[in-house]
Amino acid sequence: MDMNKVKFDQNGLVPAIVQEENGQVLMLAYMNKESLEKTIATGFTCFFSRSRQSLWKKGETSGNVQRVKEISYDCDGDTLLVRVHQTGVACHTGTYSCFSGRSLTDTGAKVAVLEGEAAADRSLAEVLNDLYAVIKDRQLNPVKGSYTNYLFEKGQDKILKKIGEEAAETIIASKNMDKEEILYEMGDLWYHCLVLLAFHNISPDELFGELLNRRNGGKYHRFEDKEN
Ligand SMILES: N=c1c2ncn([C@@H]3O[C@H](COP(=O)(O)OP(=O)(O)OP(=O)(O)O)[C@@H](O)[C@H]3O)c2ncn1[C@@H]1O[C@H](COP(=O)(O)O)[C@@H](O)[C@H]1O
Repeated sequence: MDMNKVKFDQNGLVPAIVQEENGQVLMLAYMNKESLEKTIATGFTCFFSRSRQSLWKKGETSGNVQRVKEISYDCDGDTLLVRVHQTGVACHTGTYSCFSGRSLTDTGAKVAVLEGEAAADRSLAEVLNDLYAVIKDRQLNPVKGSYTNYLFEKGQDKILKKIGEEAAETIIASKNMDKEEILYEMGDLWYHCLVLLAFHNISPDELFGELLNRRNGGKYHRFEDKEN
């Protein structure tokens, strides 16, 4: 990375947006030249704390380190995007992302959306990763009255039972030729499958990797092999 491309402000700082590999934005912090150099040299994020006026290696005391995958600068060089793999949680309050559960627009002040626009604007991976992040957040920071927490408390057998039930309900919906019912029951099924992935600490990215690998000629039990 060419350091000359980065424009530090009058205080010698540049804002750094930290993003998990799956696309979720985790936090915003500031770097000076020294912390950026440290980040590049060690492969773990290091920031400059404006309140303490000192370098701050993320996760030094909590263990919630961020393994750096890529650092980019924006079109005018005054903002960094740091793509990482987060261990544990990113926020000091204990939430996975500093933006988790802090939606301004979930609480009455709805942003105008045209029908279907919200879904069309987001890829399948984004939607699944976002829901998975909520599920992991519940696992790490239990919330009273949360159904996800109810499932984790009951344990694996309950999660598996629900997957069986939701699969059966999807089958019935399909036999009924009822599109609305199919969408509803399959929504329940996919949600419970994500809870099962979280139970095993497997990320959706690993599942996508498995499917992608098969598309690219990787190993799986092929239909044509069974036929011959
Ligand atoms: N997508 C879902 C979702 N889909 C289905 N469900 C729950 O899954 C259950 C489906 O089971 P059933 O239809 O059989 O209903 P039930 O009879 O109440 O279930 P049981 O009594 O048999 O356990 C219901 O309790 C639903 O509320 C879900 N619960 C949560 N989510 C997502 O998870 C997020 C976090 O939810 P909480 O953990 O509850 O805060 C939510 O914002 C949603 O985005």
